Amino acid sequence: MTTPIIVGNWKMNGLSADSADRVKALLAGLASQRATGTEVVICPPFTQLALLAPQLKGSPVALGAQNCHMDEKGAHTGDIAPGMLTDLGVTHVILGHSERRRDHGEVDETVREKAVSAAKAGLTPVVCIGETEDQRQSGEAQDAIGWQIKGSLPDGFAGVVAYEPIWAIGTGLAATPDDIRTTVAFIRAELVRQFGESGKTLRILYGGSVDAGNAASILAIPDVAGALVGGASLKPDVFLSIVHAVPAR
Ligand SMILES: O=C(CO)COP(=O)(O)O
Repeated sequence: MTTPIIVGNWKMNGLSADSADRVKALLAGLASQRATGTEVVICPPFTQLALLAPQLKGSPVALGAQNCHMDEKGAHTGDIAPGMLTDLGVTHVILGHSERRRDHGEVDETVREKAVSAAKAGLTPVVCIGETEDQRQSGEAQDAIGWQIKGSLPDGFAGVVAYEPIWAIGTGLAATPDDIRTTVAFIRAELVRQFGESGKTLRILYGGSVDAGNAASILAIPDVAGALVGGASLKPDVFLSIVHAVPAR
């Protein structure tokens, strides 16, 4: 049985005042209308993790980070080690998001090393893959995704794979359910090719302009285990409606 998972990626949004209120509203909504069996994770910026950890402790919402370094400690100014995250009660970490690949030059090898270290520290890595608009237009989307899977996921990977077509991120233009179904089937086949039996059960999420209006049709796709939600995760009522759009399976 696959446990569905909805991950909210706050990106570079959240100050102490609004973050605590956002979490309060989320927890209140979940308490009154709990979606049974769905893992809910929020990934605020690093600066909010220590502040939100006590609020989330013992709640149905897990705490995730948006990145980590591959080393356990050392001379890496401005970076955060996986063990610093678990130290705060963080359980998940987004790795290889296209915005980090774009803004910080992260490549598949970097992502793979981070995934190894994160898992070693006890974190669940949520590794992002997805094609650019150009790759899509030139019919190279599957090739690009195939290379990312080979390059970004380490041997023995036991985390979550998030398919986020870059052209769908923050544009309000989610991929269609048909396109998602086709690409997720391709990702599944690649995972099985790479990992054998365990590739059959790795969870695959969709991300890219998921909102209250399209969540149900996306989450109804049989091999989509959940969603990685950006902008809509900043609005508790919308995020809750996405959590509640997870079908009972
Ligand atoms: O990048 C994303 C989540 O990681 C998706 O962002 P949006 O939901 O804002 O399109």
